[in-house]
Amino acid sequence: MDPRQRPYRSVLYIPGSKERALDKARGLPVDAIIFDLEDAVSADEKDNARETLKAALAQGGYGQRTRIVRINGLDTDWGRADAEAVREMEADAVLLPKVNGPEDVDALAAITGDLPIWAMMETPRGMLNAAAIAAHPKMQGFVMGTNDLAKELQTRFRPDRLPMVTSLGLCLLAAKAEGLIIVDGVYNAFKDEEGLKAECTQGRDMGFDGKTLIHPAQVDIANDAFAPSEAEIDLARRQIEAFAEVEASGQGVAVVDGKIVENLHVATARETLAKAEAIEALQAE
Ligand SMILES: CC(C)(COP(=O)(O)OP(=O)(O)OC[C@H]1O[C@@H](n2cnc3c(N)ncnc32)[C@H](O)[C@@H]1OP(=O)(O)O)[C@@H](O)C(=O)NCCC(=O)NCCSC(=O)C[C@H](O)C(=O)O
Ligand SMILES: [Mg+2]
Repeated sequence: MDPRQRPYRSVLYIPGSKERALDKARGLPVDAIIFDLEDAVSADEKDNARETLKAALAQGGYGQRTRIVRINGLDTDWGRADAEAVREMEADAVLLPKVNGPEDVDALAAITGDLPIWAMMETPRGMLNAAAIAAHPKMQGFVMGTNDLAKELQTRFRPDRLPMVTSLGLCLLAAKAEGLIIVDGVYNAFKDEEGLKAECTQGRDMGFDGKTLIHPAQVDIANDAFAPSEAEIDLARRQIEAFAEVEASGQGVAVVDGKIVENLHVATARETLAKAEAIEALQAE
């Protein structure tokens, strides 16, 4: 399946150092995994984590889940060794933290070659350069790093995420302009189901493809929130049908449930059905 057409409803971080979690993920219904060598791994564990992760990926068992390895920044003691190791790993993409501009992506691409690159969008400079980062030829996806961003912006966490909205919007605009995948930041309170549901709904409404997660208990909530609902699928089918009927009689506007349906709504309806089918195909594997 074309990577950009795959579902990314649930994108789970797994510390590259934790063998038990690396194993558990083989049975979790996540769409993608971020195997982390950065913040979830302590300085003492960095070198071991690289080896542990390399062995886990070589062993396999992750099925159709997209395998993304988050390395340490190239300005750290471990970044270069991580990037060189990823080149040899069974990974689908490499994720670079704290990307400030396209030159950071160039530096990584010089090491990782053809491997698709994802960017952690989590610095004020990265926000200002989002369009140039998204336009990099190796760039495949954006991951919002809302913890680092909150730290840098000195914002407070609020349920409505108002202080974060400008940054989320800038990255969404940049990602959509270049046809990239874009997933929302993590919800830290991993036992708060209602809070996670609300934030997933907000992320879905804004146009994110999915949410990054830190604990298996968050997976079902994200999968549900970012999949088209039964009502959306039903509406999409009826919109396509109604528009086909009016089009056959030479008109350009149909009405469904009291609302107009034009060509552009039909395009969205088709996307909804395609997403539902992609999810079904993934679950059948
Ligand atoms: C948050 C945790 C430290 C909690 O761990 P723990 O206390 O072990 O949880 P549980 O006992 O409830 O775990 C139950 C079982 O689930 C497995 N588990 C736990 N977490 C994961 C996971 N992420 N992936 C796969 N499996 C997981 C446990 O091993 C237990 O399994 P079993 O014993 O077989 O039943 C922990 O969840 C954790 O470390 N989470 C990941 C944290 C992380 O990755 N942080 C970095 C990413 S967030 C970030 O950096 C964002 C960004 O950069 C930003 O700036 O915003
Ligand atoms: Mg971060």
